[in-house]
Amino acid sequence: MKIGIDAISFDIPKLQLPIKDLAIARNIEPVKLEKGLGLLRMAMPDVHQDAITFAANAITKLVQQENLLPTDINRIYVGTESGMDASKPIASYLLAILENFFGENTMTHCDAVDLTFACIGGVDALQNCIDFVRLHPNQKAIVVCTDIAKYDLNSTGEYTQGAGAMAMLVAKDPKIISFNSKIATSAKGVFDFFKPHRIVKKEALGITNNKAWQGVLETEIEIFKEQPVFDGQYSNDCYVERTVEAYNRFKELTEIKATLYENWKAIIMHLPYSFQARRMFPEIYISDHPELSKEISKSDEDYFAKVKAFSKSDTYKAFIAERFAPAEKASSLIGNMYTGSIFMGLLSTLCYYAKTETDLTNTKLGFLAYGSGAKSKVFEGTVETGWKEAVAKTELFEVLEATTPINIDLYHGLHKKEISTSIVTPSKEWVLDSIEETEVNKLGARYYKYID
Ligand SMILES: CC(=O)SCCNC(=O)CCNC(=O)[C@H](O)C(C)(C)COP(=O)(O)OP(=O)(O)OC[C@H]1O[C@@H](n2cnc3c(N)ncnc32)[C@H](O)[C@@H]1OP(=O)(O)O
Repeated sequence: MKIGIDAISFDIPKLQLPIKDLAIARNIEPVKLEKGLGLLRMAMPDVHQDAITFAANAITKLVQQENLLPTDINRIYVGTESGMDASKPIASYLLAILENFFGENTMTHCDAVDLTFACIGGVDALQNCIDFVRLHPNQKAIVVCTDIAKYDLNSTGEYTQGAGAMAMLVAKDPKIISFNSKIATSAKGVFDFFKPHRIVKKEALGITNNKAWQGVLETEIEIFKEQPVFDGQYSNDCYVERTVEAYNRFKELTEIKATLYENWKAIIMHLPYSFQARRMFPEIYISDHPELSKEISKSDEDYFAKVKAFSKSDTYKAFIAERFAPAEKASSLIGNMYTGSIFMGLLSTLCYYAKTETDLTNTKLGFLAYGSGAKSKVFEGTVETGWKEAVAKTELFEVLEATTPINIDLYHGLHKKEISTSIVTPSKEWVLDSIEETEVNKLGARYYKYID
């Protein structure tokens, strides 16, 4: 029995900052970001948007697009690292969103939960849902990946920001792609990128005399910042270490002695920015070619210089154009979606081949997922017969072209949350309506509404 992704949808911000404008404002050569990292635009959430609205819009589009009934949805598993609450998962908000759509008490049968492991939480959710459908072939599950990738102003992460959500229907006999049960994992507890909770004094936040916080009795408050603590170059080292190990384990698992990736029409990796995969893959490429590994050996003193030189070779450039470029297209126009990035890479690849009239049916795609902290999972999928019609429904490249550019001042205002009116008037989408003010804490329940 085949199991996999039967339908897919996404939601991204309507606003974007041209990366050139950010580069100029930060005194960085635009060509470094455009040609070095592959960045062109950075998706920017509007005032009324958060990780829940992106998830709500992606799942609503999926339900409408596939004419799903409540009984078609037995699980909603969310991969996210942008949870709004340490107790109530985003999945719980989505149950309410779907009840609003289908009617009261229509979703009480549905299991729902969030999974968090930085950017790989969505792959963990997918793996769980595939196993669920394997056990219950007549049931379906929805995987949602939603995040806002926000970094501190002036940090090296700033130009890799982005946001958005993916929603995928997991079912038997899938139209888009099927997966077998072989998954290789490599995991190690490290601090390359994380979002610690902090205990801070009220005075330190400057809110002692702020009316809205009068009811907060404690002098110390636990907060967490949306922006991570991270070490960029170290996070790249962790990315390479984990993906190389998981890739080699996948080779052992599948007992493939030759070059594994040659079985894959495209390689879909986690893309925190467009060129991450092409920059991180050379070590795998070299280790997978015995003749190259003899020339470029890990024991060489100048190993990294040799790897870098190889990454600029014509052989490697041709390999990039064939296996990575289709997935990079959407990433360069959105930026990092954290958990959604790998699945946006999949959608970008499929939409690119649909546009170029290439038939991918029965071809294999390789997946190298990564989440900081750190974990990699490697697996492969087979493209199914209905893929072209299924991905055409998303109108990915048309949606990407219809975004609204903002200027650097507006970007600063949105980043610092100094703007209170939406830049683009919401239409046919879920928006954040209000945040309840409770007696003891300003931050109470969050309420959402659909704007028709
Ligand atoms: C969150 C995760 O997924 S963990 C894995 C990734 N980590 C992150 O995303 C954390 C947040 N991001 C960051 O910290 C940073 O943006 C990083 C680490 C991704 C990039 O760091 P930077 O110091 O800005 O860039 P770095 O020096 O590594 O690379 C710049 C690239 O531009 C190239 N470049 C620089 N100037 C130019 C130029 N004028 N013309 C063309 N290319 C240029 C460089 O050669 C280099 O590419 P190469 O290594 O392929 O040759």
